[in-house]
Amino acid sequence: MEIILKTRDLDFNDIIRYKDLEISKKKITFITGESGSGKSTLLKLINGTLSPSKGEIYYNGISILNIDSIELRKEIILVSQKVFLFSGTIKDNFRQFYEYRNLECPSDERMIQFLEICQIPFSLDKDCSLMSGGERQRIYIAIFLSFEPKILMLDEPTSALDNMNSINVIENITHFCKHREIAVIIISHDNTLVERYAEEHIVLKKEV
Ligand SMILES: Nc1ncnc2c1ncn2[C@@H]1O[C@H](COP(=O)(O)OP(=O)(O)OP(=O)(O)O)[C@@H](O)[C@H]1O
Repeated sequence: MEIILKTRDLDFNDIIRYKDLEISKKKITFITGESGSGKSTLLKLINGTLSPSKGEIYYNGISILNIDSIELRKEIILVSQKVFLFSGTIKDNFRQFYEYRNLECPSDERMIQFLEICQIPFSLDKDCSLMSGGERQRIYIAIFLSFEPKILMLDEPTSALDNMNSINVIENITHFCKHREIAVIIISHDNTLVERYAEEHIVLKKEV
């Protein structure tokens, strides 16, 4: 089993102490655990948006302290629980997120491909501000998925979706990522999704 990411002695602000974790390359890993056990914080530590007070995280065997944070966040993408979209159309949003990363906006066909993976049947000219929470959540995921990182981390990606939508979206995303050898880490409270799609399952407990 190839390991893409591992943590050692990780501790955040003396509030959360993590057991040592290992994430496999090319696998779908689900993280569950009671509220406040540090799931969201873990993902932020992994992509360097938060710093641990103790311990280290290794990405492909290299401590993330030795990796430029912008480079790290290109390879390890966190799709936060809170959806942030700019005002404007779907296409405007792709454009903005790509511009922010100094990348050329993808072709219409490519944008549509990712919208389809996330079960969004709308035209690229549709205004995001008029959409439902679940639709906005799927557009947000589609944009980040289209960056094709090495590790895609999704924090509660189906929180605004009904059961059927959740299954379809996760089915498509995991299928796409397996095909592209993208490791996926998903925080979810949905047992059906965990049972169906988890190849690895990490349960966090309050350790302090
Ligand atoms: N930046 C921060 N500074 C201080 N404490 C924080 C910070 N971020 C989170 N915490 C605390 O760390 C603990 C874990 O929070 P976290 O959001 O990671 O839990 P979670 O398992 O994702 O919970 P939930 O399932 O409710 O979303 C909480 O007690 C929270 O108050």
